[in-house]
Amino acid sequence: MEKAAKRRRLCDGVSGPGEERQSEGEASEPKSPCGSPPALSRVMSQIQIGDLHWNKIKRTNLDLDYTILFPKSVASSLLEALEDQVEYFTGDLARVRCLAMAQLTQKTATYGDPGLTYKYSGVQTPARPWLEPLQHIRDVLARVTGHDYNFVLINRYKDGNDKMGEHKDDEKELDAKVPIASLSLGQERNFYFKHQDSRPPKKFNIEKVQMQLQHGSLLLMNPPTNQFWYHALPPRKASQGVRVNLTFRKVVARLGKTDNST
Ligand SMILES: O=C(O)CCC(=O)C(=O)O
Ligand SMILES: [Fe+2]
Repeated sequence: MEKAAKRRRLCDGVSGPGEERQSEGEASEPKSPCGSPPALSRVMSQIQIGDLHWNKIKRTNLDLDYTILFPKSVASSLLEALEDQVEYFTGDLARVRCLAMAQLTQKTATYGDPGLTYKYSGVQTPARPWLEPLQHIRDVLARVTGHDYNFVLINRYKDGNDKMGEHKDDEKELDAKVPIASLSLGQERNFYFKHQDSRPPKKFNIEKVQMQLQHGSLLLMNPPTNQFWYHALPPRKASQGVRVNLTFRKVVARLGKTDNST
């Protein structure tokens, strides 16, 4: 697609209910979201961590924190940069991943520190070297969470037909003490958590936790959430815009030393 047209579509696709909520209390919104954006590094270093409004969501063994991390213009600039720069898996690796997770329809990419690899839905995934926009986000997340993330999994949902099935991110390679930090850009989508005991064979009736993941939002999945609760992004045919989700993770195993038994 021609770049200007792509840019227009990306910016169009993120208006709606999220926009109103996002603009509340955000005085320092940089101008001209789709014109010539201010340098991302400068804008992102100006994000005031202390001004963020957090929603805490707690249930038995579920602990989430949700906020709008980036104002709309910054989130749109990030989405645009990532649409230009991220290289998604193609060929065999993409095919294996689809077979491994039948309910996975979106495109994926992984970036991180040199030599890192991560086994995700049965597939060993090598990390490409950090891209500049990803480094900026990683650095903001270090300020927000106090954790140094070394790996990011990127999922691109081209429209509301793309989805992700129920799963837990409880792989052995992950440092279980570090929350998974999930940044959403683009089309707002529904997301839910379901307790493992309320899946077949059902032991208990535990209510699902549902939320909307807005453009520029950050969701922290704190421990022990991923040991007990599945999460999923169901399809939404009416949601036609592109969505890019980045889950920042702390991987503890190095290339060649990962356990291949799972
Ligand atoms: O797209 C999302 O919001 C979820 C992605 C996710 O759960 C994952 O990458 O493990
Ligand atoms: Fe996940």
